[in-house]
Amino acid sequence: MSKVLVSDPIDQAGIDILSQVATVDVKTNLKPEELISIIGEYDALMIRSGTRVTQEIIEAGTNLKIIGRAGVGVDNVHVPTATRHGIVVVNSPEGNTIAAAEHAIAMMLALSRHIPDANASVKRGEWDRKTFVGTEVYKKTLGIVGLGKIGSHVAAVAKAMGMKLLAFDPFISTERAEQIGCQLVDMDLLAQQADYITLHIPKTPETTHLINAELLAKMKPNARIINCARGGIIDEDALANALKSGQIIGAAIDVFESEPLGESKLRDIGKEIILTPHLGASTAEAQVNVAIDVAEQIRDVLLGLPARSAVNIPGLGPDVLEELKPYMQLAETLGKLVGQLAGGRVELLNIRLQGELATNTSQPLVIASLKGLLHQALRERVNYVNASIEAKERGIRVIETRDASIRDYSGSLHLEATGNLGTHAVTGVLLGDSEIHLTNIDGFPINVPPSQHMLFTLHRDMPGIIGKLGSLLGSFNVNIASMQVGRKIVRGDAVMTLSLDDPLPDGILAEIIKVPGIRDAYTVTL
Ligand SMILES: NC(=O)C1=CN([C@@H]2O[C@H](COP(=O)(O)OP(=O)(O)OC[C@H]3O[C@@H](n4cnc5c(N)ncnc54)[C@H](O)[C@@H]3O)[C@@H](O)[C@H]2O)C=CC1
Ligand SMILES: O=C(O)CCC(=O)C(=O)O
Repeated sequence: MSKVLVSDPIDQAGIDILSQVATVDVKTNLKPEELISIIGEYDALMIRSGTRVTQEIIEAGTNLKIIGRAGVGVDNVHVPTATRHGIVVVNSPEGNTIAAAEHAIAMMLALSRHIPDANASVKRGEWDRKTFVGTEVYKKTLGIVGLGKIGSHVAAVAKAMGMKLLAFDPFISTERAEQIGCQLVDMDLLAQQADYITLHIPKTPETTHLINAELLAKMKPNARIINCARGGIIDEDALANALKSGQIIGAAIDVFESEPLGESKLRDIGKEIILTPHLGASTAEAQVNVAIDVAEQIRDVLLGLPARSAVNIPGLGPDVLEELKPYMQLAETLGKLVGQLAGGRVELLNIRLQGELATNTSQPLVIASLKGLLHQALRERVNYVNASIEAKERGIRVIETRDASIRDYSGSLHLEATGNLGTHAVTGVLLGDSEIHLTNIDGFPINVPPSQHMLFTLHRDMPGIIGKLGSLLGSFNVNIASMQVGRKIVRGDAVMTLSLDDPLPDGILAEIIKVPGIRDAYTVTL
Protein backbone atom coordinates (compact mmCIF):
# COMPACT_ATOMS: atom_id res chain seq x y z
CA MET A 1 0.00 0.00 0.00
CA SER A 2 1.19 3.53 -0.76
CA LYS A 3 2.16 5.89 2.09
CA VAL A 4 1.10 9.53 2.38
CA LEU A 5 2.59 12.05 4.78
CA VAL A 6 0.37 14.97 5.79
CA SER A 7 2.68 17.58 7.32
CA ASP A 8 0.24 20.46 7.95
CA PRO A 9 -3.23 20.38 9.53
CA ILE A 10 -5.81 19.44 6.91
CA ASP A 11 -9.49 18.64 7.18
CA GLN A 12 -10.48 15.05 8.04
CA ALA A 13 -12.42 14.85 4.75
CA GLY A 14 -9.06 14.80 2.95
CA ILE A 15 -7.58 12.15 5.25
CA ASP A 16 -10.63 9.94 4.65
CA ILE A 17 -10.11 10.09 0.88
CA LEU A 18 -6.38 9.37 1.15
CA SER A 19 -7.07 6.43 3.47
CA GLN A 20 -8.99 4.68 0.66
CA VAL A 21 -5.71 4.02 -1.16
CA ALA A 22 -2.87 4.65 1.26
CA THR A 23 -1.57 4.52 4.79
CA VAL A 24 -1.77 8.10 6.01
CA ASP A 25 0.59 9.57 8.61
CA VAL A 26 -0.25 13.02 9.97
CA LYS A 27 2.92 14.59 11.41
CA THR A 28 2.75 18.36 11.74
CA ASN A 29 5.34 20.91 12.93
CA LEU A 30 8.24 18.81 11.63
CA LYS A 31 11.61 20.53 11.49
CA PRO A 32 13.20 20.48 7.99
CA GLU A 33 15.80 17.90 9.10
CA GLU A 34 13.06 15.67 10.55
CA LEU A 35 11.13 15.85 7.29
CA ILE A 36 14.27 15.06 5.30
CA SER A 37 14.95 12.01 7.46
CA ILE A 38 11.49 10.46 6.93
CA ILE A 39 10.32 11.67 3.52
CA GLY A 40 12.04 8.78 1.71
CA GLU A 41 9.36 6.39 3.04
CA TYR A 42 6.48 8.25 1.42
CA ASP A 43 4.81 8.18 -2.00
CA ALA A 44 2.96 11.45 -1.46
CA LEU A 45 3.24 14.57 0.66
CA MET A 46 0.24 16.76 1.48
CA ILE A 47 0.84 20.26 2.85
CA ARG A 48 -0.70 23.67 3.45
CA SER A 49 1.36 26.82 3.76
CA GLY A 50 3.21 25.71 6.90
CA THR A 51 5.66 23.27 5.30
CA ARG A 52 8.45 24.57 3.07
CA VAL A 53 9.19 21.81 0.59
CA THR A 54 12.77 22.65 -0.31
CA GLN A 55 15.07 21.17 -2.91
CA GLU A 56 16.75 19.04 -0.22
CA ILE A 57 13.42 17.63 0.97
CA ILE A 58 12.38 16.74 -2.58
CA GLU A 59 15.74 15.14 -3.28
CA ALA A 60 15.41 13.05 -0.12
CA GLY A 61 11.91 11.98 -1.22
CA THR A 62 13.14 9.23 -3.49
CA ASN A 63 9.71 7.54 -3.58
CA LEU A 64 7.66 10.72 -3.94
CA LYS A 65 5.20 10.75 -6.81
CA ILE A 66 3.11 13.74 -5.84
CA ILE A 67 3.15 16.81 -3.60
CA GLY A 68 -0.32 18.18 -2.88
CA ARG A 69 -0.76 21.77 -1.71
CA ALA A 70 -4.14 22.16 -0.02
CA GLY A 71 -4.52 25.75 -1.22
CA VAL A 72 -3.56 27.97 -4.16
CA GLY A 73 0.00 29.27 -3.74
CA VAL A 74 2.77 26.74 -4.40
CA ASP A 75 5.53 29.20 -3.57
CA ASN A 76 6.42 27.00 -0.57
CA VAL A 77 7.26 24.12 -2.93
CA HIS A 78 10.46 24.04 -5.02
CA VAL A 79 8.49 23.19 -8.16
CA PRO A 80 11.46 23.06 -10.60
CA THR A 81 13.13 20.36 -8.49
CA ALA A 82 9.88 18.41 -8.25
CA THR A 83 9.46 18.63 -12.03
CA ARG A 84 13.04 17.51 -12.57
CA HIS A 85 12.35 14.44 -10.45
CA GLY A 86 9.06 13.68 -12.17
CA ILE A 87 7.01 14.56 -9.09
CA VAL A 88 3.56 15.99 -9.79
CA VAL A 89 2.76 19.15 -7.83
CA VAL A 90 -0.97 19.78 -7.46
CA ASN A 91 -2.96 22.51 -5.77
CA SER A 92 -6.55 23.51 -5.26
CA PRO A 93 -6.96 26.55 -7.48
CA GLU A 94 -10.50 27.40 -6.44
CA GLY A 95 -11.20 25.74 -3.10
CA ASN A 96 -10.40 28.82 -1.03
CA THR A 97 -11.20 31.63 -3.51
CA ILE A 98 -14.27 32.83 -1.64
CA ALA A 99 -12.57 32.56 1.75
CA ALA A 100 -9.60 34.69 0.66
CA ALA A 101 -11.81 37.25 -1.11
CA GLU A 102 -14.08 37.59 1.94
CA HIS A 103 -11.03 38.00 4.19
CA ALA A 104 -9.83 40.89 2.02
CA ILE A 105 -13.27 42.52 2.17
CA ALA A 106 -13.40 41.95 5.94
CA MET A 107 -9.98 43.57 6.27
CA MET A 108 -11.11 46.57 4.24
CA LEU A 109 -14.21 47.09 6.38
CA ALA A 110 -12.37 46.40 9.63
CA LEU A 111 -9.76 49.01 8.67
CA SER A 112 -12.41 51.56 7.68
CA ARG A 113 -14.34 51.17 10.96
CA HIS A 114 -11.38 50.47 13.29
CA ILE A 115 -13.13 47.31 14.45
CA PRO A 116 -10.15 45.52 16.05
CA ASP A 117 -9.16 48.55 18.16
CA ALA A 118 -12.72 49.52 19.04
CA ASN A 119 -13.33 45.95 20.17
CA ALA A 120 -10.15 45.91 22.25
CA SER A 121 -11.06 49.25 23.84
CA VAL A 122 -14.56 48.09 24.88
CA LYS A 123 -13.05 44.90 26.29
CA ARG A 124 -10.67 47.04 28.33
CA GLY A 125 -13.77 48.66 29.86
CA GLU A 126 -13.68 51.90 27.84
CA TRP A 127 -16.50 53.58 25.94
CA ASP A 128 -14.67 55.75 23.43
CA ARG A 129 -16.83 56.67 20.42
CA LYS A 130 -14.76 59.62 19.19
CA THR A 131 -11.50 57.82 18.45
CA PHE A 132 -13.16 55.25 16.28
CA VAL A 133 -15.05 57.40 13.78
CA GLY A 134 -14.63 55.57 10.50
CA THR A 135 -15.05 56.08 6.78
CA GLU A 136 -17.50 54.51 4.35
CA VAL A 137 -16.38 52.43 1.42
CA TYR A 138 -19.48 53.46 -0.57
CA LYS A 139 -18.45 55.56 -3.61
CA LYS A 140 -14.77 55.14 -2.75
CA THR A 141 -12.29 53.80 -5.31
CA LEU A 142 -10.92 50.30 -4.85
CA GLY A 143 -7.76 49.43 -6.79
CA ILE A 144 -7.54 45.68 -7.33
CA VAL A 145 -4.10 44.38 -8.22
CA GLY A 146 -4.59 40.99 -9.89
CA LEU A 147 -7.97 40.31 -11.42
CA GLY A 148 -7.86 36.52 -11.22
CA LYS A 149 -10.22 34.31 -9.24
CA ILE A 150 -9.94 36.09 -5.88
CA GLY A 151 -9.60 39.59 -7.36
CA SER A 152 -12.73 39.04 -9.47
CA HIS A 153 -14.81 37.96 -6.47
CA VAL A 154 -13.56 40.93 -4.48
CA ALA A 155 -14.62 43.11 -7.42
CA ALA A 156 -18.13 41.63 -7.45
CA VAL A 157 -18.64 42.20 -3.73
CA ALA A 158 -17.08 45.67 -3.76
CA LYS A 159 -19.24 46.68 -6.72
CA ALA A 160 -22.32 45.60 -4.79
CA MET A 161 -21.16 47.89 -1.96
CA GLY A 162 -21.14 50.82 -4.37
CA MET A 163 -17.39 51.14 -4.87
CA LYS A 164 -15.72 52.38 -8.05
CA LEU A 165 -13.31 49.72 -9.33
CA LEU A 166 -9.88 50.11 -10.91
CA ALA A 167 -7.70 47.13 -11.69
CA PHE A 168 -4.11 46.45 -12.65
CA ASP A 169 -3.47 43.08 -14.30
CA PRO A 170 -1.29 43.00 -17.42
CA PHE A 171 -2.51 39.52 -18.32
CA ILE A 172 -6.19 40.23 -18.56
CA SER A 173 -8.12 41.81 -21.43
CA THR A 174 -9.97 45.10 -21.20
CA GLU A 175 -13.19 43.25 -22.16
CA ARG A 176 -12.81 40.79 -19.28
CA ALA A 177 -12.10 43.65 -16.85
CA GLU A 178 -15.15 45.52 -18.10
CA GLN A 179 -17.31 42.41 -17.69
CA ILE A 180 -16.28 42.39 -14.04
CA GLY A 181 -17.03 46.09 -13.80
CA CYS A 182 -13.39 47.24 -13.52
CA GLN A 183 -11.46 49.83 -15.43
CA LEU A 184 -8.01 48.52 -16.32
CA VAL A 185 -5.28 51.04 -15.52
CA ASP A 186 -1.54 50.94 -14.98
CA MET A 187 -0.09 50.52 -11.53
CA ASP A 188 0.89 54.16 -11.13
CA LEU A 189 -2.58 55.46 -11.94
CA LEU A 190 -4.14 52.87 -9.64
CA ALA A 191 -1.83 53.99 -6.82
CA GLN A 192 -2.67 57.65 -7.42
CA GLN A 193 -6.45 57.23 -7.59
CA ALA A 194 -7.37 54.42 -5.22
CA ASP A 195 -8.70 54.97 -1.71
CA TYR A 196 -8.14 51.29 -1.04
CA ILE A 197 -5.69 48.95 -2.75
CA THR A 198 -6.10 45.19 -2.43
CA LEU A 199 -3.51 42.72 -3.72
CA HIS A 200 -4.49 39.44 -5.38
CA ILE A 201 -1.42 38.43 -7.35
CA PRO A 202 1.10 35.62 -6.97
CA LYS A 203 4.55 36.36 -5.62
CA THR A 204 6.91 36.29 -8.60
CA PRO A 205 10.18 38.09 -9.35
CA GLU A 206 8.04 40.81 -11.03
CA THR A 207 5.68 41.23 -8.07
CA THR A 208 8.27 41.09 -5.28
CA HIS A 209 8.25 44.51 -3.61
CA LEU A 210 5.81 45.76 -6.24
CA ILE A 211 4.55 47.93 -3.38
CA ASN A 212 7.72 49.77 -2.39
CA ALA A 213 8.62 53.20 -1.01
CA GLU A 214 8.33 54.79 -4.44
CA LEU A 215 4.84 53.44 -5.04
CA LEU A 216 3.65 54.15 -1.51
CA ALA A 217 4.71 57.76 -2.08
CA LYS A 218 2.33 57.95 -5.05
CA MET A 219 -0.68 56.82 -3.01
CA LYS A 220 -3.31 59.21 -1.66
CA PRO A 221 -2.61 60.35 1.92
CA ASN A 222 -5.90 58.81 3.05
CA ALA A 223 -5.28 55.52 1.24
CA ARG A 224 -5.35 52.06 2.79
CA ILE A 225 -3.71 48.90 1.48
CA ILE A 226 -4.71 45.27 2.01
CA ASN A 227 -2.51 42.25 1.35
CA CYS A 228 -4.19 38.85 1.55
CA ALA A 229 -2.08 37.50 -1.32
CA ARG A 230 1.56 36.83 -0.48
CA GLY A 231 4.19 38.22 1.83
CA GLY A 232 6.99 40.01 0.03
CA ILE A 233 4.73 41.73 -2.51
CA ILE A 234 4.84 44.69 -0.12
CA ASP A 235 8.21 45.91 1.14
CA GLU A 236 7.42 45.70 4.87
CA ASP A 237 10.01 48.27 5.95
CA ALA A 238 8.71 50.76 3.39
CA LEU A 239 5.13 50.11 4.54
CA ALA A 240 6.03 50.62 8.19
CA ASN A 241 7.70 53.93 7.30
CA ALA A 242 4.75 55.08 5.17
CA LEU A 243 2.30 54.34 8.00
CA LYS A 244 4.46 55.95 10.69
CA SER A 245 5.01 59.10 8.65
CA GLY A 246 1.31 59.35 7.77
CA GLN A 247 2.02 58.95 4.06
CA ILE A 248 -0.92 56.51 3.97
CA ILE A 249 -3.44 55.93 6.73
CA GLY A 250 -3.97 52.21 6.95
CA ALA A 251 -2.89 48.70 6.08
CA ALA A 252 -4.34 45.26 6.70
CA ILE A 253 -1.86 42.47 6.25
CA ASP A 254 -2.52 38.71 6.32
CA VAL A 255 0.71 37.46 4.73
CA PHE A 256 4.32 38.28 5.53
CA GLU A 257 7.79 38.12 4.06
CA SER A 258 8.66 35.58 6.69
CA GLU A 259 6.01 33.43 8.38
CA PRO A 260 5.31 33.02 11.23
CA LEU A 261 5.90 36.76 11.67
CA GLY A 262 8.85 37.30 13.99
CA GLU A 263 10.40 40.59 15.02
CA SER A 264 8.77 43.17 12.78
CA LYS A 265 8.36 46.93 12.59
CA LEU A 266 4.76 46.25 11.60
CA ARG A 267 3.95 45.09 15.14
CA ASP A 268 4.87 48.50 16.55
CA ILE A 269 2.29 50.44 14.54
CA GLY A 270 -1.00 51.32 16.25
CA LYS A 271 -4.53 51.39 14.97
CA GLU A 272 -3.40 52.14 11.40
CA ILE A 273 -2.54 48.48 10.87
CA ILE A 274 -4.41 45.21 11.23
CA LEU A 275 -2.37 42.00 11.23
CA THR A 276 -3.81 38.49 10.85
CA PRO A 277 -1.79 35.26 10.87
CA HIS A 278 -2.31 34.10 7.24
CA LEU A 279 -6.02 33.47 7.75
CA GLY A 280 -7.22 34.14 4.19
CA ALA A 281 -8.09 30.49 3.56
CA SER A 282 -9.08 29.67 7.09
CA THR A 283 -12.78 29.04 6.84
CA ALA A 284 -14.43 25.73 7.59
CA GLU A 285 -15.79 25.61 4.04
CA ALA A 286 -12.50 26.39 2.33
CA GLN A 287 -10.60 23.84 4.39
CA VAL A 288 -13.03 21.09 3.43
CA ASN A 289 -12.88 22.18 -0.23
CA VAL A 290 -9.10 22.24 -0.50
CA ALA A 291 -8.63 19.04 1.51
CA ILE A 292 -11.04 17.10 -0.72
CA ASP A 293 -9.74 18.68 -3.92
CA VAL A 294 -6.11 17.85 -3.22
CA ALA A 295 -6.69 14.46 -1.55
CA GLU A 296 -8.67 13.30 -4.60
CA GLN A 297 -5.79 14.26 -6.84
CA ILE A 298 -3.26 12.47 -4.66
CA ARG A 299 -5.51 9.38 -4.68
CA ASP A 300 -5.79 9.54 -8.49
CA VAL A 301 -2.06 9.91 -9.03
CA LEU A 302 -1.32 7.02 -6.65
CA LEU A 303 -3.77 4.96 -8.72
CA GLY A 304 -1.84 5.88 -11.89
CA LEU A 305 -4.35 8.44 -13.17
CA PRO A 306 -3.50 12.02 -14.17
CA ALA A 307 -4.18 14.90 -11.77
CA ARG A 308 -6.67 17.63 -12.71
CA SER A 309 -4.84 20.62 -11.22
CA ALA A 310 -1.17 19.86 -11.64
CA VAL A 311 0.88 23.04 -11.65
CA ASN A 312 3.85 21.43 -13.35
CA ILE A 313 1.90 19.73 -16.15
CA PRO A 314 0.63 22.47 -18.39
CA GLY A 315 -2.82 22.72 -19.87
CA LEU A 316 -4.81 20.14 -17.93
CA GLY A 317 -7.91 21.88 -16.64
CA PRO A 318 -10.50 19.50 -15.18
CA ASP A 319 -12.83 19.72 -18.21
CA VAL A 320 -10.06 19.28 -20.74
CA LEU A 321 -8.64 16.41 -18.76
CA GLU A 322 -11.94 14.56 -18.49
CA GLU A 323 -12.41 14.77 -22.24
CA LEU A 324 -8.81 13.98 -23.16
CA LYS A 325 -8.05 11.23 -20.62
CA PRO A 326 -8.87 8.37 -23.04
CA TYR A 327 -6.95 10.12 -25.82
CA MET A 328 -3.96 10.51 -23.50
CA GLN A 329 -4.08 6.76 -23.01
CA LEU A 330 -4.19 6.34 -26.80
CA ALA A 331 -1.26 8.75 -27.22
CA GLU A 332 0.80 6.92 -24.62
CA THR A 333 0.12 3.54 -26.23
CA LEU A 334 1.01 4.83 -29.69
CA GLY A 335 4.13 6.47 -28.24
CA LYS A 336 5.25 3.18 -26.70
CA LEU A 337 4.53 1.35 -29.94
CA VAL A 338 6.25 3.73 -32.33
CA GLY A 339 9.23 4.08 -29.98
CA GLN A 340 9.77 0.33 -30.00
CA LEU A 341 9.27 0.03 -33.75
CA ALA A 342 11.79 2.83 -34.32
CA GLY A 343 14.24 1.23 -31.88
CA GLY A 344 17.54 3.01 -31.22
CA ARG A 345 17.67 6.75 -30.67
CA VAL A 346 14.60 8.73 -31.76
CA GLU A 347 15.43 12.22 -32.98
CA LEU A 348 12.10 13.48 -34.27
CA LEU A 349 8.51 12.77 -33.27
CA ASN A 350 5.76 13.99 -35.56
CA ILE A 351 2.39 14.09 -33.85
CA ARG A 352 -0.67 14.64 -36.02
CA LEU A 353 -4.13 15.23 -34.54
CA GLN A 354 -6.66 14.14 -37.13
CA GLY A 355 -10.40 14.57 -37.70
CA GLU A 356 -12.35 15.86 -34.71
CA LEU A 357 -9.28 15.52 -32.52
CA ALA A 358 -7.66 18.30 -34.56
CA THR A 359 -9.82 20.87 -32.77
CA ASN A 360 -8.54 19.79 -29.35
CA THR A 361 -5.69 21.16 -27.31
CA SER A 362 -2.62 19.13 -28.21
CA GLN A 363 -0.31 19.69 -25.26
CA PRO A 364 -1.55 16.83 -23.05
CA LEU A 365 -1.42 14.48 -26.04
CA VAL A 366 2.14 15.54 -26.84
CA ILE A 367 3.14 14.91 -23.24
CA ALA A 368 1.43 11.51 -23.19
CA SER A 369 3.03 10.53 -26.54
CA LEU A 370 6.47 11.47 -25.22
CA LYS A 371 5.82 9.55 -22.01
CA GLY A 372 5.04 6.48 -24.10
CA LEU A 373 7.98 7.03 -26.43
CA LEU A 374 10.47 7.32 -23.56
CA HIS A 375 9.03 4.41 -21.60
CA GLN A 376 11.40 1.92 -23.21
CA ALA A 377 14.42 3.92 -22.04
CA LEU A 378 13.21 5.32 -18.74
CA ARG A 379 10.43 2.97 -17.55
CA GLU A 380 8.65 4.36 -14.50
CA ARG A 381 11.13 7.28 -14.25
CA VAL A 382 9.22 9.05 -17.02
CA ASN A 383 5.80 10.50 -16.28
CA TYR A 384 3.49 13.31 -17.36
CA VAL A 385 5.57 15.79 -15.37
CA ASN A 386 9.04 15.22 -16.75
CA ALA A 387 8.33 13.69 -20.20
CA SER A 388 8.87 17.00 -22.06
CA ILE A 389 12.08 17.81 -20.17
CA GLU A 390 13.45 14.30 -20.66
CA ALA A 391 12.64 14.44 -24.38
CA LYS A 392 14.31 17.82 -24.73
CA GLU A 393 17.41 16.62 -22.93
CA ARG A 394 17.61 13.68 -25.32
CA GLY A 395 17.40 16.06 -28.27
CA ILE A 396 14.03 14.71 -29.46
CA ARG A 397 12.36 17.32 -31.64
CA VAL A 398 8.59 17.37 -31.61
CA ILE A 399 6.47 18.62 -34.49
CA GLU A 400 2.72 18.90 -33.98
CA THR A 401 0.34 19.12 -36.89
CA ARG A 402 -3.42 18.98 -37.28
CA ASP A 403 -5.52 17.69 -40.13
CA ALA A 404 -9.23 18.07 -39.58
CA SER A 405 -9.96 16.80 -43.10
CA ILE A 406 -9.02 13.17 -42.29
CA ARG A 407 -12.43 11.73 -41.53
CA ASP A 408 -12.06 7.92 -41.62
CA TYR A 409 -12.83 7.85 -37.88
CA SER A 410 -14.22 10.69 -35.83
CA GLY A 411 -10.78 11.47 -34.45
CA SER A 412 -7.43 9.75 -34.80
CA LEU A 413 -3.88 10.28 -33.67
CA HIS A 414 -0.88 9.64 -35.89
CA LEU A 415 2.68 9.38 -34.54
CA GLU A 416 5.78 9.12 -36.69
CA ALA A 417 9.16 8.58 -35.08
CA THR A 418 12.42 9.07 -36.92
CA GLY A 419 15.64 7.85 -35.39
CA ASN A 420 19.07 6.52 -36.22
CA LEU A 421 17.46 3.23 -37.39
CA GLY A 422 14.79 4.71 -39.65
CA THR A 423 11.24 6.02 -39.58
CA HIS A 424 8.10 4.28 -38.35
CA ALA A 425 4.53 5.49 -38.06
CA VAL A 426 1.40 4.34 -36.27
CA THR A 427 -2.16 5.60 -36.21
CA GLY A 428 -4.78 4.82 -33.61
CA VAL A 429 -8.36 5.70 -32.75
CA LEU A 430 -10.79 5.33 -29.92
CA LEU A 431 -13.82 3.17 -30.57
CA GLY A 432 -16.72 4.01 -28.31
CA ASP A 433 -15.43 6.14 -25.46
CA SER A 434 -12.20 4.46 -24.60
CA GLU A 435 -11.40 1.35 -26.66
CA ILE A 436 -8.06 1.82 -28.42
CA HIS A 437 -7.63 0.43 -31.93
CA LEU A 438 -4.55 0.55 -34.13
CA THR A 439 -5.60 1.53 -37.63
CA ASN A 440 -2.33 1.91 -39.48
CA ILE A 441 1.23 0.71 -39.15
CA ASP A 442 3.87 2.15 -41.45
CA GLY A 443 1.25 3.08 -44.03
CA PHE A 444 -0.53 -0.30 -43.99
CA PRO A 445 -4.17 -0.26 -42.91
CA ILE A 446 -5.02 -2.58 -40.00
CA ASN A 447 -7.72 -2.69 -37.35
CA VAL A 448 -6.56 -4.34 -34.15
CA PRO A 449 -6.72 -3.54 -30.46
CA PRO A 450 -3.24 -3.33 -28.92
CA SER A 451 -2.21 -6.13 -26.60
CA GLN A 452 0.59 -6.54 -24.12
CA HIS A 453 2.81 -8.66 -26.39
CA MET A 454 2.76 -7.95 -30.10
CA LEU A 455 4.72 -9.00 -33.14
CA PHE A 456 4.76 -7.07 -36.42
CA THR A 457 6.30 -8.38 -39.60
CA LEU A 458 6.89 -6.63 -42.90
CA HIS A 459 6.60 -9.27 -45.60
CA ARG A 460 5.54 -10.04 -49.16
CA ASP A 461 1.87 -10.95 -49.36
CA MET A 462 2.14 -14.53 -50.72
CA PRO A 463 0.57 -17.92 -50.02
CA GLY A 464 1.96 -19.97 -47.12
CA ILE A 465 3.74 -17.25 -45.23
CA ILE A 466 1.19 -17.03 -42.40
CA GLY A 467 1.36 -20.81 -41.89
CA LYS A 468 5.14 -20.79 -41.76
CA LEU A 469 5.21 -18.04 -39.18
CA GLY A 470 2.51 -19.81 -37.12
CA SER A 471 4.50 -23.07 -37.09
CA LEU A 472 7.68 -21.25 -36.14
CA LEU A 473 6.01 -19.51 -33.19
CA GLY A 474 4.41 -22.83 -32.19
CA SER A 475 7.82 -24.49 -32.17
CA PHE A 476 8.89 -21.88 -29.60
CA ASN A 477 5.70 -22.54 -27.61
CA VAL A 478 4.34 -19.03 -28.30
CA ASN A 479 0.54 -18.92 -28.51
CA ILE A 480 -1.05 -16.52 -31.02
CA ALA A 481 -4.15 -14.77 -29.67
CA SER A 482 -5.05 -12.98 -32.89
CA MET A 483 -3.56 -12.16 -36.24
CA GLN A 484 -4.29 -9.69 -39.00
CA VAL A 485 -2.67 -8.75 -42.29
CA GLY A 486 -2.70 -5.23 -43.64
CA ARG A 487 -1.82 -4.66 -47.28
CA LYS A 488 -2.20 -1.98 -49.87
CA ILE A 489 -2.23 -4.23 -52.94
CA VAL A 490 -2.69 -7.97 -53.37
CA ARG A 491 0.67 -9.81 -53.35
CA GLY A 492 2.50 -6.58 -52.66
CA ASP A 493 4.15 -5.56 -49.40
CA ALA A 494 2.13 -6.27 -46.27
CA VAL A 495 2.25 -5.95 -42.52
CA MET A 496 1.26 -8.83 -40.24
CA THR A 497 0.11 -7.91 -36.74
CA LEU A 498 0.03 -10.66 -34.14
CA SER A 499 -1.16 -10.45 -30.57
CA LEU A 500 0.64 -13.04 -28.50
CA ASP A 501 -0.25 -14.60 -25.18
CA ASP A 502 3.42 -14.73 -24.18
CA PRO A 503 6.49 -12.57 -24.66
CA LEU A 504 8.69 -13.69 -27.53
CA PRO A 505 11.67 -15.75 -26.34
CA ASP A 506 15.15 -14.36 -27.05
CA GLY A 507 16.55 -15.16 -30.47
CA ILE A 508 13.24 -15.86 -32.21
CA LEU A 509 13.21 -12.59 -34.18
CA ALA A 510 16.35 -13.66 -36.02
CA GLU A 511 14.58 -16.92 -36.96
CA ILE A 512 11.45 -15.06 -38.10
CA ILE A 513 13.45 -12.86 -40.45
CA LYS A 514 14.85 -16.03 -42.08
CA VAL A 515 11.33 -17.11 -43.18
CA PRO A 516 11.21 -16.58 -46.98
CA GLY A 517 9.18 -13.47 -47.81
CA ILE A 518 9.54 -11.84 -44.37
CA ARG A 519 11.73 -8.75 -44.64
CA ASP A 520 11.59 -7.43 -41.14
CA ALA A 521 10.06 -8.24 -37.75
CA TYR A 522 9.49 -6.17 -34.64
CA THR A 523 8.43 -7.24 -31.21
CA VAL A 524 6.62 -4.79 -28.95
CA THR A 525 5.58 -4.90 -25.30
CA LEU A 526 2.85 -2.47 -24.32
N1 LIG B 1 -4.08 34.65 2.31
C1 LIG B 1 -4.42 33.45 1.97
O1 LIG B 1 -4.65 32.58 2.81
C2 LIG B 1 -4.60 33.11 0.54
C3 LIG B 1 -3.81 33.70 -0.41
N2 LIG B 1 -3.96 33.38 -1.73
C4 LIG B 1 -3.11 34.04 -2.69
O2 LIG B 1 -3.90 34.97 -3.44
C5 LIG B 1 -3.27 35.22 -4.70
C6 LIG B 1 -4.29 35.25 -5.80
O3 LIG B 1 -4.91 33.98 -5.94
P1 LIG B 1 -5.95 33.68 -7.13
O4 LIG B 1 -6.83 34.82 -7.36
O5 LIG B 1 -6.54 32.36 -6.82
O6 LIG B 1 -4.94 33.55 -8.34
P2 LIG B 1 -5.24 33.72 -9.89
O7 LIG B 1 -4.15 33.01 -10.59
O8 LIG B 1 -6.64 33.35 -10.19
O9 LIG B 1 -5.08 35.29 -10.11
C7 LIG B 1 -3.88 35.95 -10.06
C8 LIG B 1 -3.95 37.13 -11.00
O10 LIG B 1 -2.75 37.87 -10.87
C9 LIG B 1 -2.41 38.35 -12.14
N3 LIG B 1 -0.99 38.69 -12.18
C10 LIG B 1 0.07 37.86 -12.29
N4 LIG B 1 1.21 38.57 -12.31
C11 LIG B 1 0.86 39.87 -12.19
C12 LIG B 1 1.59 41.07 -12.15
N5 LIG B 1 2.94 41.07 -12.25
N6 LIG B 1 0.92 42.22 -12.01
C13 LIG B 1 -0.44 42.23 -11.92
N7 LIG B 1 -1.20 41.12 -12.00
C14 LIG B 1 -0.55 39.95 -12.11
C15 LIG B 1 -2.78 37.24 -13.07
O11 LIG B 1 -2.95 37.69 -14.41
C16 LIG B 1 -4.07 36.74 -12.47
O12 LIG B 1 -5.18 37.33 -13.08
C17 LIG B 1 -2.19 34.15 -4.82
O13 LIG B 1 -0.95 34.72 -4.47
C18 LIG B 1 -2.56 33.14 -3.77
O14 LIG B 1 -1.46 32.41 -3.32
C19 LIG B 1 -4.91 32.49 -2.13
C20 LIG B 1 -5.73 31.88 -1.21
C21 LIG B 1 -5.62 32.13 0.20
O1 LIG C 1 -3.23 26.94 3.69
C1 LIG C 1 -3.53 28.09 4.04
O2 LIG C 1 -4.20 28.34 5.03
C2 LIG C 1 -3.03 29.24 3.20
C3 LIG C 1 -3.72 29.31 1.90
C4 LIG C 1 -2.97 30.11 0.91
O3 LIG C 1 -2.22 30.99 1.20
C5 LIG C 1 -3.15 29.75 -0.51
O4 LIG C 1 -4.01 28.93 -0.80
O5 LIG C 1 -2.41 30.29 -1.33
